[in-house]
Amino acid sequence: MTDLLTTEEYKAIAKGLSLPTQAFIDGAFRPAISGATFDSINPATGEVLAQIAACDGADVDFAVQKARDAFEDGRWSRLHPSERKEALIRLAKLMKRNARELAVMESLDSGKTIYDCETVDVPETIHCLTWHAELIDKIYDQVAPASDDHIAMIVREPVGVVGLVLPWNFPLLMLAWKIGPALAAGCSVIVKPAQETSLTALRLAELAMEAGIPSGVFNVLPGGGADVGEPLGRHMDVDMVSFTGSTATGRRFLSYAGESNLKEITLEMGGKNPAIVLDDAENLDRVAAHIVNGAFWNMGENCSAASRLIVQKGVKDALIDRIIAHAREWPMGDPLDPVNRVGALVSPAHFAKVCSYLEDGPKILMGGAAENGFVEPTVLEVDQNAKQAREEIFGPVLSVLTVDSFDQAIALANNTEYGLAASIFTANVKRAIRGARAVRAGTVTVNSFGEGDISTPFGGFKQSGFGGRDNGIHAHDQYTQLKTIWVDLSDDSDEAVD
Ligand SMILES: NC(=O)C1=CN([C@@H]2O[C@H](COP(=O)(O)OP(=O)(O)OC[C@H]3O[C@@H](n4cnc5c(N)ncnc54)[C@H](OP(=O)(O)O)[C@@H]3O)[C@@H](O)[C@H]2O)C=CC1
Ligand SMILES: CCCCCC/C=C/C(=O)O
Repeated sequence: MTDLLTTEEYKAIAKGLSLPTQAFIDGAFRPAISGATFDSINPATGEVLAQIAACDGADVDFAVQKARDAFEDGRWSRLHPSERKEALIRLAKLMKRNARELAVMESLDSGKTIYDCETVDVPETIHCLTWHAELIDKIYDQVAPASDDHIAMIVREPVGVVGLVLPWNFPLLMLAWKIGPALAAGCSVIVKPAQETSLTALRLAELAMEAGIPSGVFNVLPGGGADVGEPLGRHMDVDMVSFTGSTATGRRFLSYAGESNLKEITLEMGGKNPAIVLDDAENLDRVAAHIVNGAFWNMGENCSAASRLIVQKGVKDALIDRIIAHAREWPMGDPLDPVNRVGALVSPAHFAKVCSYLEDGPKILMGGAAENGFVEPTVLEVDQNAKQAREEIFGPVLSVLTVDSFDQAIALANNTEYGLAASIFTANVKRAIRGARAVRAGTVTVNSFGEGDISTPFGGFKQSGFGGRDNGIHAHDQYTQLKTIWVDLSDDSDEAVD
């Protein structure tokens, strides 16, 4: 466990930070070709932190050309996997050495609490990079069954030049989920961070250079979605895009690919994740603690947040009492104060979006206060047709729906366009397994919420996901393609002559 500092000590670190402001292309920081910049703002204070290069299509063309050169000459893609492993492990070690600075930068840029940045975002990013690095020289190619006259090898090759389009909710961690397997596989990457949170990706690219990852292999282009994301999605020389963000933007990437070079697309998108609590659930206090953590951790700015509580009516009142008691233990305020568990939402626009779900008369069971970018953990009682029960709010808001039976709970859980995560709390093993199978979601947890690990695939069913999985050995499938190589072994003297 990291030793946390005092607020004053974090503020002193924040004051001394040297923030990256330029794009990172071909091993060097550069201004945008147009010279344009945008303001990077601390959402907790409104302070302008830095003016960052606002890249556009010209920068994308330049970066793709450099990434292509790097890929084709093999300076990274054709290294022995163990050499890529060593470089990625050096990067993870450099991150560890700079962990505190990265945690403070992440907190300032995103509004996330320093507690989470220190204990989850930074250490999990380091762990993720190390895990994929350690994996890469342990993956074997295959030989297919064939006659004695042939050998058929099935080999994995890196996909090539890859665009990684990132969200703002876990800037470092989502970067690691993608660069870990992509760089380990030998791809060259062009990272497009969300405009709200570009700082740590730029700093990581600098550390990657220091770790010996060759120029042109790890590029970062800050800028807007329409200016950088779309040109990447439409580029004829980008082989693949891996995207995390909203379903609406994910859908656009499928169009970009269809209208350009049919590049591969993987999409990790939104969720409206149900936590089902049945009448026979044991230890309601523990259940409540899981649900509070699932709903309010990271201010609910989490695609796998427990945003819908589907509770059987026999335990509803007792559970809600306990949820409210646990949620009161989540202090909200200055993200750089290590006692706080709830920080600021990422931007004024997102704050306004979350606040819009607190209006229009939902029954507020707890919370509901919202001011200057901060929204209190809130519990709403809603009808299944209410927008709070159907739409992804992406804030610290839990919508409660009451049901009479197991079957009704499962039907309601599946009554959504999303299918990312779900949980079911019950003491009955048969109902737990039947429920886990019946819910259409990429991850289902039983008697807990949000169990996840770098070793297990993460991704969604339905409109939550498309084309691949992050995490686990399965993530490498995204960034490699299979090639079959047939070799004729027949002895010339035996060859049939037609
Ligand atoms: N699954 C998840 O983890 C996430 C889900 N969301 C959901 O999406 C909602 C909206 O958040 P938002 O930030 O707008 O999410 P987006 O999906 O719009 O943003 C994700 C990434 O896509 C980029 N992007 C945006 N528009 C385009 C475009 N037209 N073409 C190419 N790339 C584009 C963004 O760039 P930029 O923002 O810099 O313009 C960002 O880098 C949230 O309220 C939440 O419900 C949001 C983030 C993460
Ligand atoms: C330490 C595990 C953090 C998991 C967060 C997953 C969120 C993904 C997303 O919002 O896209």
